[in-house]
Amino acid sequence: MTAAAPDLLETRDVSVSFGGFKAVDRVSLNVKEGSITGLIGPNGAGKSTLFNAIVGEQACDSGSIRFRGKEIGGLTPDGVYHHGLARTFQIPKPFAAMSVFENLMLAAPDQPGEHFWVPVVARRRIDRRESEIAERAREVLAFTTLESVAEEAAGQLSGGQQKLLELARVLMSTPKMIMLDEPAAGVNPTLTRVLIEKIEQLNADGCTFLVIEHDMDLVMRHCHTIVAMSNGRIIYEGDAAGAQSNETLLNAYLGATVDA
Ligand SMILES: Nc1ncnc2c1ncn2[C@@H]1O[C@H](COP(=O)(O)OP(=O)(O)OP(=O)(O)O)[C@@H](O)[C@H]1O
Repeated sequence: MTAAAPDLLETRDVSVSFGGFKAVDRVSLNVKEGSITGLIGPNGAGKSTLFNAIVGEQACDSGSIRFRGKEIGGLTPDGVYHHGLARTFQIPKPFAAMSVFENLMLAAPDQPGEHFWVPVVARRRIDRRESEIAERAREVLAFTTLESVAEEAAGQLSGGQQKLLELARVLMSTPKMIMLDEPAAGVNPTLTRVLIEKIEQLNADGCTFLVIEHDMDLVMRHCHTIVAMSNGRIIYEGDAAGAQSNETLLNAYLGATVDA
């Protein structure tokens, strides 16, 4: 990432409340194209709520959200996904009874036959699209090291493999930016290393990341920019060195319980 990289994602004064409680309070966040940006902060800071607001899963009270220069605030999660912005969940949500391979097939955009008006004569086009999706699924399985469990039920995978499957599912759509919600939580060190290696490979190929993570070692070593939230607000934005000596940030953590 170059210092002069443009902003890929920009939020301006985004607020989200639950009843009278402001979980996200006028947050203006910039994510540079090509960066791995870490979003940190104590439990309850508002990180996941901000994620949900960005991807259209949570309505905002006010504010604007721009992705690649276009307003995406108010779009449905599907609409946001189609713009090239994908997210994974803190707790993986695969179709547990389906195989890993089937989960990937289902995650592909432009599913053949999903439009009721496709005529029978279009069968060959549908078959072609299905083989393209299957080929992409095999590539993604190889990339995410999940080939050996392709036929296993997704619900039978270990926690770490399920996190890799989350990443694999979003890769079926070749997104421009991926938002990861606690990718390393509950993952053993070996699979965490695999996950980081994959994130860095994708980043080197041009994919931008915004990552919520409580593992400070991971954040400090692998994120180019760090944004910290506390009580719904951004309290720090800068590099790792600055974050480690920032008093407001240290106090926010001292006053809260952290999973790390
Ligand atoms: N659906 C909801 N209804 C009511 N309150 C909510 C809801 N979702 C989140 N909150 C509250 O909003 C605040 C921010 O929660 P959020 O999950 O965004 O924090 P977080 O920074 O992601 O925390 P963690 O690191 O523990 O995941 C918390 O006080 C939480 O209890």
